[in-house]
Amino acid sequence: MDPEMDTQLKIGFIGAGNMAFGIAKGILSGNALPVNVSVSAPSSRNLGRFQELGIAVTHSNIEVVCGSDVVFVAVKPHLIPLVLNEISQHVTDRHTIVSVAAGVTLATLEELLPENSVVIRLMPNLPCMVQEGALLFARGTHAKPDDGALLRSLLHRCGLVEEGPETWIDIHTGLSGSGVAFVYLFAEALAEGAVKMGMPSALAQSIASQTVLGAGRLLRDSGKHPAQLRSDVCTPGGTTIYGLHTLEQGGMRATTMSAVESATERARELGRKSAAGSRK
Ligand SMILES: NC(=O)C1=CN([C@@H]2O[C@H](COP(=O)(O)OP(=O)(O)OC[C@H]3O[C@@H](n4cnc5c(N)ncnc54)[C@H](O)[C@@H]3O)[C@@H](O)[C@H]2O)C=CC1
Ligand SMILES: O=C(O)[C@@H]1CCC=N1
Repeated sequence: MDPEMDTQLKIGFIGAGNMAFGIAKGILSGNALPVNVSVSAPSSRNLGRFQELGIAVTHSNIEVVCGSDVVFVAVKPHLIPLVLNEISQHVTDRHTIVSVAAGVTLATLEELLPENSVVIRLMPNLPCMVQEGALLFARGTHAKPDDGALLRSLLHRCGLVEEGPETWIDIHTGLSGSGVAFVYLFAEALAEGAVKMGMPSALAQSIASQTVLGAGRLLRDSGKHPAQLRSDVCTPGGTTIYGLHTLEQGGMRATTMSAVESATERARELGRKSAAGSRK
């Protein structure tokens, strides 16, 4: 892709779900590059919020591909073979195809697209919606460092954007794509603990959210290891060490590690399924 060829980079989204919306919002929020964005989905159900951002909407995936330089494919993993088969003949060397589908490998994506297609596999997470995402991408066989650099500059308002080898993408899916749901479960449990002890639910929930937010910001911004911060909270013989002991008795650390492992394994399994689907 050569952004110099046109002053406005054309960005398309296939699929109008939460991930497409979060990424589109990030791209449009104060990006230095002038961009023109369009989105397609079979029904009009989710298109209104895109229109509110000034994004052109259509029911035609092909229209999006033909009018875009960078195409984000943001449909569920099992629909990737169907969608790429549909658009394949319209993909040219002008395009960069960026898939956000969990598990679906670069090899499968490249197999479903014309030879030499520029393909990037990106794993975002839901907090892209508030520009606090954690995104990791891997470049396909024909995607050059410049293609990665352009993607980075497009996405920098979505949150932390890193590049790595493809083997890390499924791990990042477990750690962060799914990991946000693990954090929500913990936030919910924190609040329910407070409700059990007699606090009103709405207040408990709002304090739990702020606790997760504050703990996260301090962890990120201090650059300290979580164990160091945990120790900073613990007064010897105080309340926190009693609570931490209870969490350790419940196996929270091992359970969380196993959750990341299960989600990573599931991403790998989805990848094998979509590879089999692409060969049908
Ligand atoms: N939701 C999340 O937290 C994350 C999701 N992902 C990945 O993002 C992708 C999308 O996920 P969500 O946004 O959560 O899903 P979603 O269900 O919210 O959105 C999927 C969209 O695809 C559209 N769609 C269905 N069939 C289509 C077709 N044939 N052509 C064009 N559009 C079609 C639907 O109408 C919908 O707008 C998935 O592959 C998922 O693995 C990745 C990271 C995090
Ligand atoms: O649950 C899923 O499959 C997707 C990928 C990561 C987050 N949501």
